[in-house]
Amino acid sequence: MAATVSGRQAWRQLMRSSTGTLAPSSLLRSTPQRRQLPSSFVKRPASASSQARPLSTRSGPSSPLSHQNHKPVAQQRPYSTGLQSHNTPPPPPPPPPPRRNKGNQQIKFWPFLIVIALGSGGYVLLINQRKEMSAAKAAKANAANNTNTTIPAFDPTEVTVIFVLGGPGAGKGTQCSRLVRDYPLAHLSAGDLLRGEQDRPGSQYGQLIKDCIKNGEIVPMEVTIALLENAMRETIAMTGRKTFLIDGFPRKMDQAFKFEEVVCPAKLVLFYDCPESVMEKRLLERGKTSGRADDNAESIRKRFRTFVETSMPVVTHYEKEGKVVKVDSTAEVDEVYRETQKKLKEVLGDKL
Ligand SMILES: Nc1ncnc2c1ncn2[C@@H]1O[C@H](COP(=O)(O)OP(=O)(O)OP(=O)(O)O)[C@@H](O)[C@H]1O
Ligand SMILES: O=c1ccn([C@@H]2O[C@H](COP(=O)(O)O)[C@@H](O)[C@H]2O)c(=O)[nH]1
Repeated sequence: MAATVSGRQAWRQLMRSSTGTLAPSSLLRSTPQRRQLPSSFVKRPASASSQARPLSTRSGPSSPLSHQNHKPVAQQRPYSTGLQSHNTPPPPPPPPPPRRNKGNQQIKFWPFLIVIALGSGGYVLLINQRKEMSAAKAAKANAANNTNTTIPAFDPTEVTVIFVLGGPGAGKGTQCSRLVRDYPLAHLSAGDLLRGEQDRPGSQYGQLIKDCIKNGEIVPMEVTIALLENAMRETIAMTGRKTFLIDGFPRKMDQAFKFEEVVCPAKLVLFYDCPESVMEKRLLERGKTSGRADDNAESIRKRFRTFVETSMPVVTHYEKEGKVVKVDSTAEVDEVYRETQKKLKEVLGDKL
């Protein structure tokens, strides 16, 4: 109850303040909108407007904008009527209380405050809403970028990758050995890395790799790509060499795309072209001493099929990109090597 009473008192005080009774006149004068109020009095009848007009237009001592004249009209009326003589006829009924004076001040003052408050609140809400929308948009864009864009492990401006492709027995390993002998290159054979992983004690991929190699099939790319990336890191750390000949990889399109996405984009593809009959003869000869499980007639046949069906499309893909350096590897080793050097120099120049 006390709270209600004091609340009412506060409300009354606030209302009186809004009519100018309690409010400092300087505060009231400083409100420019208040000076615009006269326009609302124009429609009043003459009797009322004679009182009303000065209220709105005057700013001198009698103006309601001055706190002296902000007394409620109800207090002014008895003072003026008290001067009347007892003999004079009863005064005409008092004019309707100039509620307009108070009313104007109440109606004109509060609406502005409310409008300003609502307007400011709405503006703040709108700004916050826009900020939230922009933040949501930015987050969405970031999320999209993060899912679609993978930064490769190696910067292609610092690390150069040359894929070396060709059928089984085309002479890839032989030519790579010569190149690393003569140039500051690093040679990584995907087949050698897989065989190393296959033989590593405790490898969970050992049996899988063994089966794939025997049947001339492609080991799942995750395994091969991880082996290659690790080997690249180790090579850079141990030798400082940053130009890689990646031998026998990629053998499948998905490997190519994934490697370029997560490891490093390729600069070139060195492709050794050799007839199957020549390659078969070389592999059977190698099989006499290599100990490789796939250097036998049956595995060789499977490997040829895989090469034609799965690996040649990779060569074709890079040919379309203009990245293939093709070398015929039918000739004897030295001649193929000379041709290799010549063609690589044409493309790489001093970078070889
Ligand atoms: N130009 C060549 N002339 C004759 N023999 C070659 C020639 N190049 C390589 N050889 C021999 O052919 C066999 C296969 O060569 P190499 O291992 O280099 O081929 P590869 O393409 O790496 O084969 P794979 O893909 O099976 O590993 C080897 O025994 C090698 O000595
Ligand atoms: O990226 C690759 C490379 C090789 N393999 C398997 O290894 C054998 C042998 O490869 P070579 O290059 O002839 O040494 C190959 O037949 C495939 O089974 C692979 O899966 N993925």
